[in-house]
Amino acid sequence: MPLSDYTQYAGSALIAIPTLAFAWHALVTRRTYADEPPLEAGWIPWLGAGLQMRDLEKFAVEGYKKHGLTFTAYAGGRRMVFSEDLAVHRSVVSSKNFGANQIMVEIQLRFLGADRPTTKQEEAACVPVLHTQLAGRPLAHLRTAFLERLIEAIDDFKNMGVVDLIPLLRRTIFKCTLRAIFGRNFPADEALEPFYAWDRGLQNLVSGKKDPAAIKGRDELEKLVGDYLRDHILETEPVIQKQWNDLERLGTPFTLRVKYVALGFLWAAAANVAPVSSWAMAFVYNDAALTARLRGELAKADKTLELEMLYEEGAPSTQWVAQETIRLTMLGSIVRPAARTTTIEGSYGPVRVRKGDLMMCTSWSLHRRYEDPEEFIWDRLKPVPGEDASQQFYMAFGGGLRPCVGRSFAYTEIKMLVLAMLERYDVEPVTPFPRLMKTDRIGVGTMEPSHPWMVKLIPRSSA
Ligand code: HEM
Repeated sequence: MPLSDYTQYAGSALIAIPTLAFAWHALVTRRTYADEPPLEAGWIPWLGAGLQMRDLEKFAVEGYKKHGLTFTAYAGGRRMVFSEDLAVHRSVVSSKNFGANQIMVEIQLRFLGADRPTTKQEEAACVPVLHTQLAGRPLAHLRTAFLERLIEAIDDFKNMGVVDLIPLLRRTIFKCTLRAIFGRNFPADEALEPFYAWDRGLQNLVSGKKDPAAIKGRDELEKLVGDYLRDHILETEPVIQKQWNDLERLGTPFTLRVKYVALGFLWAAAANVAPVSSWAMAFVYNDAALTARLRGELAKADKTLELEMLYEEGAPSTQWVAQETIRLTMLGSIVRPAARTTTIEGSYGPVRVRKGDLMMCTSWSLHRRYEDPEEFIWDRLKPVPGEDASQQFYMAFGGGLRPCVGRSFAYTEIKMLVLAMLERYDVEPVTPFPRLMKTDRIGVGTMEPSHPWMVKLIPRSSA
């Protein structure tokens, strides 16, 4: 065939391929059904809205403004359904058509670095144990152990003088939480830096990107936790011991036991509650009227209560402070793939979702549907008698089939920190109160302070 014919064919192909790609894109990926959420498909075939999604927060916020509470985005061959509708979030976490287990498998493989996901038997030895032993109520001994360690730790603040309050409390809660769960001798000081390095890389690891610093942190932490558990398993919470022993009986190798039982729980237990409680404390100290109110409630509380019950129930307003802090500072999302094409109930009627769609339930933006969302209003979530609106956009702990098992322990920890500190210290601010800054990991984690909040810690004479 003469060369000119080849050039002619190549020229036609150059025109035909993009034309077909655009036709396919227009007919298949951009096609929607009446009850499906509006589609943001972009104009570039396959890539779709991928480029806009590099700034996920901006993309989601603009998408909600343009399309309403729920919309679909097409990017890189995948459809994602973004929603800030509480009704959709509830339906997704409660329906077996959305794979919570599939997400856990991704987390085990990529974030925990396991070389295989748990088998069905291993899953049965772990998840129901967590849910029956920890969900819905803080175990009395866990609460006692935590408070004991907390009081020891904050007693050490007496001679510190001027401190950067938020990170100081964050480290304190991290250590006390882990020493309550894994035992008094857990090397929490050494765990801190590797944990932060690993946690900072969460999003990279889960999305399959390279993050050598996060992997190094995780490896160090895994070694530390593994070495500790070899000799101290009997000092850990019964929920850890039971899973550990059951997996050992099933023949699960040591390294996988460390990952499935200890590392996953360690992250879930410490990653959110430590920063959230330190923000709660900072908000309270920054508001003289609120500080006085909580101290007043404690002063009127029943003095015959044991200390942990006093902190749990003695100042009821701390519950709303805790919830409002979580609403304002948490940046998490619930992510679930749809296992089949299904229709769920949204606030404004049925929402049809296709098999394979990735549900992106953006809790961080749902929590911003209140008025003045960036303000800390301590009693915003306190139910008003006769109205049912206060909690209408609040869903911080997931729900349905696999909710957070540490929910009530998390509230307990926040209350204990706030009240134990209020009883023992006043603060004198040295620098202005920081603004809350979203991190570049939106979808996971918590807000960061814009600058250190330096305060002088002044021990109270009554403590
Ligand atoms: C402010 C603090 C906390 C927040 C906002 C939070 C939030 C959540 C959310 C949203 C989930 C569900 C994730 C999903 O469905 O994809 C979850 C799961 C979980 N949380 Fe929490 N959590 C907190 C504290 C804790 C604490 C203190 C513990 C342990 C003592 C804990 C242990 C867990 C565990 C083990 C799971 C996984 C449950 C399962 O596998 O079924 N969390 N958490």
